[in-house]
Amino acid sequence: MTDIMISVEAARARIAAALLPLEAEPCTLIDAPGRTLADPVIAVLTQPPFAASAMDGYAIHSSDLGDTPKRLALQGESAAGHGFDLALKPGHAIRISTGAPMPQGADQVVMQERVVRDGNHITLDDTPRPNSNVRGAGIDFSAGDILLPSGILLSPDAVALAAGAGMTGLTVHRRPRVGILSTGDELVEPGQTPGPHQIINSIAWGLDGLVRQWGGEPVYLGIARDSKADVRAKLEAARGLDLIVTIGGASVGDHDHLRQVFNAMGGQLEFGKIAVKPGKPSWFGRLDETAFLGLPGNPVSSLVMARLLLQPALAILSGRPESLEFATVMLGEDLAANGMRENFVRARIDCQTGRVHPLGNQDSSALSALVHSNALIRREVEAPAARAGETTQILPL
Ligand SMILES: Nc1nc2c(c(=O)[nH]1)N[C@H]1C(S)=C(S)[C@@H](COP(=O)(O)OP(=O)(O)OC[C@H]3O[C@@H](n4cnc5c(N)ncnc54)[C@H](O)[C@@H]3O)O[C@H]1N2
Ligand code: MOO
Repeated sequence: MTDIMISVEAARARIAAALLPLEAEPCTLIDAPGRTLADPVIAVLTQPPFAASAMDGYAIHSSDLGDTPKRLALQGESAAGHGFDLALKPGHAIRISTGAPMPQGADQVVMQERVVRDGNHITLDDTPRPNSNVRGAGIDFSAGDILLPSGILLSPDAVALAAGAGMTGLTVHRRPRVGILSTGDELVEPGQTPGPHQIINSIAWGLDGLVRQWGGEPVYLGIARDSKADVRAKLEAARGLDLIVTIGGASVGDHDHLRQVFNAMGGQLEFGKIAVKPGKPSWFGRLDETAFLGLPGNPVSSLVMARLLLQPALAILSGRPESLEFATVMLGEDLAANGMRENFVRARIDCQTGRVHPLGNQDSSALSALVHSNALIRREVEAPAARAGETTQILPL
């Protein structure tokens, strides 16, 4: 195993095989968006609970309408939150507001814009359309319906649905606690002045945001300097996390100590390299209970590989199926044949034409180009040259 270069697909499969969903725990509605549901949501209530008006207007019986304008007497009002207790009388109308219960005996609501009102009478010119502007009871859902299956990422809309169905809290998977460790003597933190040969540790901040976006809880572990002792101290201090993501120190340089320390501490490597561009020196393994994902130091390599490996890993730990949603779009430009590594080309989809254009700057250190891109074009190993107008797979960003 280990230092043989494997495909992205095989890497994803090995990560999937090594991880299990974290345990379930209760959570309040306010904490629910972005969590993954562990138990399905079953409606306690029916929505709407009663037949209700969809418009502000007048509740009538459709048989009171015909070919000529009709004049009806006002019998009362059904306001939202109150309703009207009596049954509608023939030749009458009941003033009604949007969301108010339909009075007994009424089967249609006429919008107030189609009505002329004089005192306690209305004149209306509309055709009989039973159920027009009426929302039937339970048209959204009924008590007992399974509204949300387990394993879904809770969007704010889904939480609103659960709240409307009578839930006050939900059962979700625990958020994965994800350590983020930067490595390298060349790094200083934002706010510090870089020395003559130093740069700012930028990647950790991007990964922090991505971990949050994908439902994890980032734990920043700082910068390990280029010494085995410091790398070891940082890793020892981070025991007990669900996953540690390391940045840099993964390649073949004289100061890349991470993998050696990981091995010395008893880490089990699952794979050590991927046939991918950017991101070749990405690696994955396990040290006791903690999974390790090593991302390369080049910022674009790191943040692209986070999409391809960290996102699926967090999905599994959070209790969701591992999936990446590739789409198919038309190329806006010719592409050269691809080489031995699967290539994820930074690109922009033109919203006017719907076509995707590779960006000029494909350097794996160029964060500005990554930020300008809104998609990665996926080029398979040895893919032949492609012409503008042909379709290609993309991963939207
Ligand atoms: N002889 C070879 N050299 C390299 C190979 C190779 O196969 N043979 N692979 C190259 C590839 S591909 C990549 S990608 C890089 C990645 O190497 P590392 O993961 O070991 O990363 P470092 O050497 O530590 O750093 C690379 C680069 O990234 C900058 N960096 C590191 N950490 C951060 C951070 N937190 N924020 C911003 N920038 C960071 C670092 O200063 C370097 O410039 O290796 C190639 N070399
Ligand atoms: O694979 Mo490296 O990430 O090309 O720069």
